[in-house]
Amino acid sequence: MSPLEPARARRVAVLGGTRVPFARSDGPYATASSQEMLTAALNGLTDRYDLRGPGAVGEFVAGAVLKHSRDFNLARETVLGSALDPRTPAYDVQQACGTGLQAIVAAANKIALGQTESAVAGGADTASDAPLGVNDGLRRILLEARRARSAAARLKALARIRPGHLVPDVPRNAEPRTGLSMGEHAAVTARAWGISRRAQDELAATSHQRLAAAYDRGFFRDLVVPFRGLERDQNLRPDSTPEKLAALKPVFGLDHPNPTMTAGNSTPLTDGAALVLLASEEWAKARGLAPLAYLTACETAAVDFVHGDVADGEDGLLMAPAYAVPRLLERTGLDLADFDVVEIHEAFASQVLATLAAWEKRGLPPLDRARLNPTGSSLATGHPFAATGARIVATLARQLAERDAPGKGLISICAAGGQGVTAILERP
Ligand SMILES: CC(=O)SCCNC(=O)CCNC(=O)[C@H](O)C(C)(C)COP(=O)(O)OP(=O)(O)OC[C@H]1O[C@@H](n2cnc3c(N)ncnc32)[C@H](O)[C@@H]1OP(=O)(O)O
Repeated sequence: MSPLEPARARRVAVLGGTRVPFARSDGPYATASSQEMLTAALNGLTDRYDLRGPGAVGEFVAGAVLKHSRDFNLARETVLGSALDPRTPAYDVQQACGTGLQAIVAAANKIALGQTESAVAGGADTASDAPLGVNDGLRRILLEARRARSAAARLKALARIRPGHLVPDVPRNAEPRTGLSMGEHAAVTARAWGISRRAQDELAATSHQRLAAAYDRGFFRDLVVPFRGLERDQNLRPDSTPEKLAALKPVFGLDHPNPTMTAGNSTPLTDGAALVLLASEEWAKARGLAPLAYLTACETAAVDFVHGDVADGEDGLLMAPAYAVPRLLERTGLDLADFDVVEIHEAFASQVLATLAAWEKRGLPPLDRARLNPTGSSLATGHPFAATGARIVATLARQLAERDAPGKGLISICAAGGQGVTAILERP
């Protein structure tokens, strides 16, 4: 085939996944960097799937939302400190909370086009080890001092430093263009869609109960590698009930009557890392690895939450999947009812419920709740931003494989910046 001829897409197998247990920020992983957590996940995957040795993996694609300047190319630095062959090419991807899934899609597309045979993809994040920046005023003075051509000019620049310059630049969990936090944006959307407190608390309790049940039956045995003394997600509270959650005080949307969002029906700030192993069918067969599922389609969307009406539920910050999923279904000729499992990232319970309401408004059938996040999701596991995509892909692939029958799974992830990343996994 000439390089100018279009390549025929190959099927991309999801072979497995590994993550460290997720931890609440400023807890057990407070002194761990994203790179250390990503390395632990990568070494776990390398051991489990025997990925040592020259050229075992074609590419490593990963990312982090909160990144230190020393992690210029976090993925490559991680490879160099891991058990993987140091000659494995690696690069970073960043699409906020969609990072992990977008990294997986980028790697899968190369495999589909025959440009590589295998890849590891995912992400890591830590709010505990957040990259504090030098404040902008001080940064400008230091740059000027560095450029100075004489000692006198350097001293003159440095003499402008004032105590206020020592205040660090702390990354904010807020949209730069609106100044509102993710939670405040979600509270606006929750009001617009009339999402009740009770419905949010029920969804959150279900997430905890299902995650606990999945751990108890050994579902995560192959998916989680212990790290720093943790064997399960630290945020998990198996005894969560809507009644207990109803006692928590609201934390977002306090400027309106009857605020509904609490620490219990919102994800906590979380540290962790997750990865998946992807490959062509030929590569998997040659290594004797059975595909869990195939990544067969993906779709992204973005909403204009900046110029639109802030109180408009349609274009709320986290509502892009309400556009991406109908488009994905139209393009693939599938219906919501065709999916055995639907994995919606739970940034906030209200955002999941608003997404479901928006899908129905766009003519999709109501979702059978038994199929929604059957092994729990981010409200229970926690949400280390860039790690969530790989957690969900690995979890969904394992669920489809467990059924031991043909099946389909849908993934929907909302992201900061008004974006949504969605995908389909299938087991023929
Ligand atoms: C695209 C996206 O994904 S956007 C999403 C991005 N992520 C975010 O924006 C993170 C949002 N989360 C946050 O900012 C914070 O976690 C907050 C503001 C919600 C809560 O922060 P905190 O107040 O520090 O929460 P904290 O963990 O202390 O919990 C508050 C209380 O609720 C309790 N609680 C929390 N969850 C539960 C639960 N499931 N069951 C019972 N009690 C609970 C805690 O025990 C605590 O009780 P206490 O005050 O008696 O100790």
